Amino acid sequence: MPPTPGAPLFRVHAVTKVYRTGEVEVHALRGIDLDVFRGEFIVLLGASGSGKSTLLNILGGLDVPSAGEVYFGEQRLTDADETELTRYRREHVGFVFQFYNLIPSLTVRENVQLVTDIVPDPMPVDEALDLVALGSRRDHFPSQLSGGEQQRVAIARAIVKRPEVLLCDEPTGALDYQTGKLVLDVIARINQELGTTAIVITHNAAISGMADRVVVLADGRIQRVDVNAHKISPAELSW
Ligand SMILES: Nc1ncnc2c1ncn2[C@@H]1O[C@H](COP(=O)(O)OP(=O)(O)OP(=O)(O)O)[C@@H](O)[C@H]1O
Repeated sequence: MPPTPGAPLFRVHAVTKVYRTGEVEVHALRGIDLDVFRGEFIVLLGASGSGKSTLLNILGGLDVPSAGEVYFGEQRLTDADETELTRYRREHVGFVFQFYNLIPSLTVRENVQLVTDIVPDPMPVDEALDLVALGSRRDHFPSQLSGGEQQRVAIARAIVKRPEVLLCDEPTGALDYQTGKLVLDVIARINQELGTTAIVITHNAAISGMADRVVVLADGRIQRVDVNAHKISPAELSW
């Protein structure tokens, strides 16, 4: 889906983040300006330590900037207190991390169902599992699944709340080449079929081809933003 014109889903203005540990200051973000539009697929690229996770965590309400502003629609996240941020995360954001963090003693279905108990308008659990092509494994436990399948359960858990945005931090980092492609394909399909805005961190520049825009970070700044006139599907990517 091409970037939708209109009001951005996220507006990030002059965001900085300084981590202070004792005497040491780390400038993780040094002035980020970025609009993210509804339905966009954004890839965040950059060397280790360039600030990708810090930016993603700020967008997801897991962290707050040292200065600057972040709006989610009309909501000013930078003013939100912990209760409001918890609610924002719970209702609007789906997170996918490198490690799947599934609960080993619960089945696939139960792992996803946990979320549906605490959000206002979930989709049926089976619908979420069908979207990641795991309907037939719903009664299995995480230990009975491959890494890629476990990541697809984690994606089902992230999307079952019908989030406006899916934030993925190195979702294929622990997976082999073919499995990684399958997981990317699931994220691309959710972006296209549900219109969920997707922001995906990767070290792998080859993944860029599947994005609407590629935001390249270097040393806490946006070095450049590349727009893909023609996106390619994960199946066509090679690295
Ligand atoms: N909680 C923290 N306390 C102190 N410094 C931190 C903290 N979190 C991140 N940093 C520092 O901020 C900088 C940016 O980190 P960040 O994790 O955002 O980078 P990244 O681009 O996601 O890196 P990677 O690709 O290795 O995950 C790094 O120098 C990191 O060491």
